[in-house]
Amino acid sequence: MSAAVAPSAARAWLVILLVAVSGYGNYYCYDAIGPVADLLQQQRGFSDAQIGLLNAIYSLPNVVMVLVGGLLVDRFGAPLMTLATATLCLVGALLTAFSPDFYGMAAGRLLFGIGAETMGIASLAAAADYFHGPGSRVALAMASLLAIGRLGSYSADMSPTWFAGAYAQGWQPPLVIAAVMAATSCLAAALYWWADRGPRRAGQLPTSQRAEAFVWRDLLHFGRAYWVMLLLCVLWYAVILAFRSTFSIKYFQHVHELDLATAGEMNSYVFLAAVVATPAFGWLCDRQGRYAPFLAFGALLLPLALAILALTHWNLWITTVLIGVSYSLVPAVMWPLASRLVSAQRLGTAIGLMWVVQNAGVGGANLVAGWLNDRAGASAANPAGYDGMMLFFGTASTLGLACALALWWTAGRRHHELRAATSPGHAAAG
Ligand SMILES: C[C@H](NC(=O)[C@@H](N)CCCCN)C(=O)O
Repeated sequence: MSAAVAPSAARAWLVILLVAVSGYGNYYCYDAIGPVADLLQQQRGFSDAQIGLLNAIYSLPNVVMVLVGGLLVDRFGAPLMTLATATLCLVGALLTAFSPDFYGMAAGRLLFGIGAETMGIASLAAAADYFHGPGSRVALAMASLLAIGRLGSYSADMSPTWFAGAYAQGWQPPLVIAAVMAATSCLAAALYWWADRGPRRAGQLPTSQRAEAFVWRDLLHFGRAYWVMLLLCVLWYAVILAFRSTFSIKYFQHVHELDLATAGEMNSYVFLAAVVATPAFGWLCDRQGRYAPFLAFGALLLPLALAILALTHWNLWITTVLIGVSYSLVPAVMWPLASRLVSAQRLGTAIGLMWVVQNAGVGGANLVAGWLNDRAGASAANPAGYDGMMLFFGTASTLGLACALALWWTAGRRHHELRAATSPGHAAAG
């Protein structure tokens, strides 16, 4: 990192605000399928496997594309890549909303996914550009981005309540609203690109040439802690995204007998909690200089919540709070930790690689869960048909917890993290 004079705090936070608004539209569109899942089944005859595929197809091409995206972010810089990918997301969202058949919708989700994932990497790289060095507020900056992203997810879940008129007209108007959100995201990305030009030209930010000397062998130097975190990333996100963003609303409707608006609201509180709690946890991590114990605690709450959901009839608020804390804590710790485990020049690639495997996991989890539900005939008339899906999610999240504990034990003890704080970029290398 060769930046001479850091950009002003006002400029840095303006950039975070613009990138966050751009992320809001991205997350809204991602979560726009869950609330229309039941309508797509009723009005268009889609199966659970097809619903799962609409989110899986977001993930599966990214098993390759997001690594390319990470390299492109390192090569061309976060602002240009944010703008380019936001435009691709808009095209994908329009195709999803206006396609006459399943294949067109799936193509739209595919384009949207290719854009959205690389845009996510560019957002984290933007925060790392403007907040770096010992004592920086990188965790708070990244957590603030995530918080506004969660607000987008929350809005999508609340959309059946907020836009009841649109939902009353069927599956399409809600997806048109999602496309409008994608257009807003594009506008914010253009403003970010513009706001970044001054500091970048003045040499206050890392330059895009920094990644030119990339060699694949470098991946081997990421260190054991990075690889364990990668495993945790795939397992934890596979469960949280396939469950919360695809099947949970339907699950609440069919197993817990909630109507669509109430089920969407119940799901949305997880995201709402994350809006406030993610920056709070980010701030706490910056302050304490501790990461791994928080990560392990967050990872524990997910299998616990799934077990309570599947095995008891306890109030849904309990599991909503548990998943809400997990959903706030794990990302608030994981991404700043990633930016400390690898050098700044490799951050796009390091996150890209994590998201390659994560996307394989999320795509696979969506397909497996949809298949398990279809096979068992899961429906409102047969709520027990969801048992296989819950067992699958419970097992994967427990394995995620094991990874978090391994990370804590091998590289996340107090003396490791104190050492990491004084040599960022080389933390816990083994
Ligand atoms: C920052 C992190 N994002 C991811 O892990 C993405 N690969 C997948 C996001 C899917 C929803 N847009 C996060 O959101 O915690």
